[in-house]
Amino acid sequence: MPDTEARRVWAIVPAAGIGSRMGSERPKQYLELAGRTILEHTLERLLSHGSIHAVLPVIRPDDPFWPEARTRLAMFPNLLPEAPGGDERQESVANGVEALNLGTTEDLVLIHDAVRPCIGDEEIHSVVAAADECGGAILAVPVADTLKRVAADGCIEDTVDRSGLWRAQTPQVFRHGELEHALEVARTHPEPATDEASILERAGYPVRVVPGRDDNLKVTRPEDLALAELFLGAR
Ligand SMILES: Nc1ccn([C@@H]2O[C@H](COP(=O)(O)OP(=O)(O)OP(=O)(O)O)[C@@H](O)[C@H]2O)c(=O)n1
Ligand SMILES: C[C@](O)(CO)[C@H](O)COP(=O)(O)O
Repeated sequence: MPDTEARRVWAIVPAAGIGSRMGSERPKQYLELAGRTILEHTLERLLSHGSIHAVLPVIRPDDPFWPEARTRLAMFPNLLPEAPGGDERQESVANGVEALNLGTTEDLVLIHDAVRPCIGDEEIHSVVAAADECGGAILAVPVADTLKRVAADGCIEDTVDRSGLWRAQTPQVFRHGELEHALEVARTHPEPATDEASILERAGYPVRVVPGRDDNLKVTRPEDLALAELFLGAR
């Protein structure tokens, strides 16, 4: 068990997506909810959390919206200079880890989607504590619906046994050295990963799930906006 007093937790926020499924006039992380952009809500929750030492956003190069958002977060001394996003999420996260330049510390790296603004303080505490204990941990929610595999024509091919299936969320938290090694291994993998846990899994590192909440939703499609605004107001 590492000395949790000595190790630090560094957050990386991948925010370099284009939001194609949202179909909005600007990338969805810059859509406003309750008077602020989704990205600002998310960054402020991490920047003001007692367990997190500093936060590094990963931003698309030449993103025209980021300078204004960064100005509005200028009161946070632990907001680090942004790293450049990549064409895939995995590349964006790898750029963030490289920009942290942590060397060979036992610190933890917490990765959280820019478009999950409703994350709660307690959930962050829980997933960090789990990563301290076993090296890697993610928030996840057990599947509650019946799952169908569906063909391209919309017809159901089969029903998937949902026992033991969980929906991964973020934050995802890992020991820096293990994450760095797993990302290196992942460079040679033909398919980009959709989350960091799968990169650690492929590299053989244990990752534990911590029960999360459905209101830690990822704002993906237009219908998610009203729900996210409701949840933001309720927390
Ligand atoms: N090349 C990419 C792709 C995604 N992301 C980030 O990863 C998070 C989750 O991705 P997703 O919800 O898929 O966002 P988008 O890729 O923007 O959405 P879409 O797939 O609909 O285009 C978001 O905060 C997004 O900004 C990123 O930093 N770099
Ligand atoms: C990381 C993630 O939020 C876990 O569910 C998800 O994999 C992100 O996927 P996306 O396609 O980048 O939204």
